[in-house]
Amino acid sequence: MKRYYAMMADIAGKRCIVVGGGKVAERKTAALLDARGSVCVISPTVTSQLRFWHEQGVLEWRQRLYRAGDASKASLVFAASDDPDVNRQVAQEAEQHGIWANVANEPGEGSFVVPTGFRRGPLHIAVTASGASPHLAVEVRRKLEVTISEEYEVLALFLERMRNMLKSRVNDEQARKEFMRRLVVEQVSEWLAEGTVAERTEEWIKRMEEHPCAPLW
Ligand SMILES: C[C@@]1(CC(=O)O)C2=NC(=C\c3[nH]c(c(CCC(=O)O)c3CC(=O)O)Cc3[nH]c(c(CC(=O)O)c3CCC(=O)O)/C=C3\N/C(=C\2)[C@@H](CCC(=O)O)[C@]3(C)CC(=O)O)/[C@H]1CCC(=O)O
Ligand SMILES: NC(=O)c1ccc[n+]([C@@H]2O[C@H](COP(=O)([O-])OP(=O)(O)OC[C@H]3O[C@@H](n4cnc5c(N)ncnc54)[C@H](O)[C@@H]3O)[C@@H](O)[C@H]2O)c1
Repeated sequence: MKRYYAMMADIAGKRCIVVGGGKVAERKTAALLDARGSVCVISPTVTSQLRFWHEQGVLEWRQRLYRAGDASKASLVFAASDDPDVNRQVAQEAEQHGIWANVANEPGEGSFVVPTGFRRGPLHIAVTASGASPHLAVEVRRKLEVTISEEYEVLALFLERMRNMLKSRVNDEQARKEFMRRLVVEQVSEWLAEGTVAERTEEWIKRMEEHPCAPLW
C-alpha cells in the first residue's frame, strides 16, 4: 500500500489531460473544472455531459485515440480509458516527463489518487482510503457530511472575517491566537450545539464593527 502525501492544489488555469471519455473521465473532469483547471479530453467517444461542455467551449476535446506525446505537456494527467495497456502507457509517459498521473483502473501505476470529499465554503473535507477501498472512503465521506453540517460554511467565513479584523486591530500575536482559539473551542462549539450559528456570528460581527475598541471578550 502506498503512503500518500495529502495536499490541496491550486490548479486554476493549469493544463489537465484526461485520456478516456467515459463516466470516470467525466467525474474527474467535473472536479477539475470546478477547481478552474484547463481540461483537454482525448478520446474517440465521450459522454453527453463531456460533449456538452465541449460544445459550450468549457473544455477541449480531441476526438481520437491516445497517441504517444499526448501526456508529455501538462500539469496533471488522468488515464481513464477502459484499456489497461493504454492507461499504463499514459502513466509511463507522464512519469518520464515528471508529470503527476492518476490511473483509474490500477492506482499503483500512477503517482496520485483522487479523494472523495465535500465543501463547506472554504472548509474542504477530503477523504481517502489510499486506494484500498473507494467504497469505504465514500462511506466515511457520507458520515462526515452529516456531522459537518451546512452551518460550517457560515462559521468558516465568520472566522476568516474575525481573523482579518483582529489582524488590523490587535498587534499582539499571542493575544490574537488566544482569542481565536477561545472563539473556536468555547463559543463556536456552543453555537453549534444550540443551533444558533447564524444569529451569533452576525451579532459578533456587528459588535466588532460598531465597537472596534471594546474589550474582545
Ligand atoms: C473518490 C472517488 C473520486 C473520483 O474518482 O473522482 C474515487 N472513486 C470514486 C467512485 C467510484 N469508484 C469505483 C466506483 C464503481 C463502484 C461500483 O461499481 O460499485 C465508483 C462509483 C462510480 O464510478 O459511480 C470503483 C473503483 N475505483 C477505483 C477502481 C480501480 C481499483 O481500485 O483497482 C475501481 C474499480 C474496482 C472496484 O469496484 O473496486 C480506483 C480509485 N477510485 C478512487 C477515487 C481512487 C482512490 C479512492 C480512495 O481509496 O480513497 C482510486 C484508487 C484511483 C482514482 O481514481 O484516483 C469517487 C467517489 C466520488 C464520490 O461519490 O464521492
Ligand atoms: N477510479 C475510479 O473511480 C473508477 C471507477 C469505476 C471504474 N474504474 C475503471 O476506470 C476505467 C474507465 O471506466 P469508465 O466506466 O469510464 O469506462 P467507459 O467504458 O465508460 O469509458 C471508456 C472510455 O475510454 C475511451 N478509450 C478507449 N480506448 C482509448 C484510447 N486508446 N485512447 C483514448 N480513449 C480511449 C473510450 O472511447 C471511452 O470513452 C475502467 O478501467 C474501469 O474499470 C475506475
